[in-house]
Amino acid sequence: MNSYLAAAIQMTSVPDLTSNLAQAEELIDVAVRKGAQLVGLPENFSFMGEEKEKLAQAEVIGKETQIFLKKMAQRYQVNIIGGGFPVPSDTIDKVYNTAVLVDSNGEELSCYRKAHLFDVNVPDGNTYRESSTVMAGKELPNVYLSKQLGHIGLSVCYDVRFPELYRHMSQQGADVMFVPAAFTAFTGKDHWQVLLQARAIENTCYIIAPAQTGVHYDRRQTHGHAMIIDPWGMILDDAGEKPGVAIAEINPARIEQVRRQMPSLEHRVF
Ligand SMILES: O=C(O)CNC(=O)[C@H](CS)NC(=O)CCC(=O)C(=O)O
Repeated sequence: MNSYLAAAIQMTSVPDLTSNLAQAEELIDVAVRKGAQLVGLPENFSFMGEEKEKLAQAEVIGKETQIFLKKMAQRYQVNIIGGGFPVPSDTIDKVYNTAVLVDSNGEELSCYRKAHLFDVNVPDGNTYRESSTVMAGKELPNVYLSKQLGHIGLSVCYDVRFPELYRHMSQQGADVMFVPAAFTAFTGKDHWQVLLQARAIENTCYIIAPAQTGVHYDRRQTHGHAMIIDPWGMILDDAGEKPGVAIAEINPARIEQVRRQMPSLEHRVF
């Protein structure tokens, strides 16, 4: 594993595939110009809208998003993690909320289906029933071993509240874990950063968290603060509240140093 720059993209996606893909390409371009070799896009980067509208367009969104990710990876010669985005399942009227990792040849290296679905009545009055249109993935995420980038694990948004998923990835050797998200503004202000730092600290690994930000449609507002956190829990970069890019160095020497200073992974009892 080499030292390299990674980017967490922050977007305000809307219910319009074409304009979202254009916004995503602009930000990939920015990240690559800054030197990023691994770029993460947030949950719902290609479409953020009513569940029913997403479902109606799922086939097109799923297909076009996968084509887009491969094309961008090749065009910008960069590794990209994109998602979640809807991919039709065998069950009628249900999709998988899917995240994929593609390399600079446009090859899909790894794929994960969001396992924990956001069925929550948020105290701000918004009701979320992700399971009404999404099938929960039933498999733990695989960790992909890249000689250049290290062991990379994928998760999606609400998954971040379930530490057992990240412990599993840690046991598979994960050095870098992705949490692409569309966190609500209401929960995000109190929970987002704390949860991400906890996952980084307890697994002594990097966390890369691309995010949605701003107002998308109706009353849906997201928290922003795409960030990259190091294995000690330090925030290396934070994209704030506007669309943009958080960028930071992923350094294997830092992982080794922190694991030497705080060998908690070796002290697990259960
Ligand atoms: O809002 C939208 O339209 C899009 N959002 C999403 O697709 C997903 C599933 S509904 N959001 C989350 O998982 C939020 C989690 C979260 O905010 C928390 O855990 O607090």
